[in-house]
Amino acid sequence: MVGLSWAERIGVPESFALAGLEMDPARLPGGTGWGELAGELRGYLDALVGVDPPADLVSEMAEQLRSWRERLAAARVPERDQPWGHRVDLPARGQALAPHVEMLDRGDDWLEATVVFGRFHLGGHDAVHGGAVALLFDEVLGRFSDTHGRPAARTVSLDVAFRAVTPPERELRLRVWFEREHGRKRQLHGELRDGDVVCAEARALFIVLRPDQG
Ligand SMILES: CCCCCCCCCC(=O)SCCNC(=O)CCNC(=O)[C@H](O)C(C)(C)COP(=O)(O)OP(=O)(O)OC[C@H]1O[C@@H](n2cnc3c(N)ncnc32)[C@H](O)[C@@H]1OP(=O)(O)O
Repeated sequence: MVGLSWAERIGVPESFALAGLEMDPARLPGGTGWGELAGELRGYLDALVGVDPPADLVSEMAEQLRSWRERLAAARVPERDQPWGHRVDLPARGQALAPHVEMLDRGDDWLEATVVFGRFHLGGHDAVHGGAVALLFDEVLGRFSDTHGRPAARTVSLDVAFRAVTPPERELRLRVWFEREHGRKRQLHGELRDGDVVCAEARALFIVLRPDQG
């Protein structure tokens, strides 16, 4: 991994790096505390899903969340200026929507990572929600599609086959790879495993954006 730029290390194209602000988090949207905040939000959602709290605690939480929502309204910015999803220096781009992914290794056209779905991503009966699995593939395949100097593309098709139950709160293995690139089209595949068990496979088609679509 030595020798890769920070954006390459975390699997995003340089073009998505916030121009001129690269490695100084204090100058990035959200500042130095954003990663901790996103992590706490992720942890909060996982904790909330797993409790049956007493009525007074529920009321207190609702009141505090309402208060935060009202305070945040005054700080609203256009999408391009928000740290959420744009902090490519942080795990999961500084957002809590997609599960936490840690890259293990990569080549020019393949990548291996670990992923842990939280309890927040549970669909039911101890299985991760199928939409959350599709979200994982779209996030990782989509970001990897744009690496190694490739121009930005968008998902036009994502087929996911659910082969076995995907368990939450376990370290799973993810492998993604390019299958084909031709013209504006990129076909990528992904496979999610729990040990030797294939939980899900994905095949996705990305279309490179024309300059007027960026
Ligand atoms: C900071 C880091 C950020 C990381 C982001 C994480 C990744 C997230 C990725 C996403 O989720 S992107 C959001 C979900 N996707 C969309 O919203 C895409 C919506 N669709 C579009 O915006 C347009 O379809 C698009 C701009 C991508 C392409 O429109 P065009 O009008 O330029 O393309 P066109 O329709 O001419 O299709 C180009 C080729 O693709 C083919 N094609 C298009 N859609 C297809 C499809 N669904 N299946 C198969 N082929 C398809 C089409 O037939 C054609 O083939 P040929 O060149 O051979 O004629």
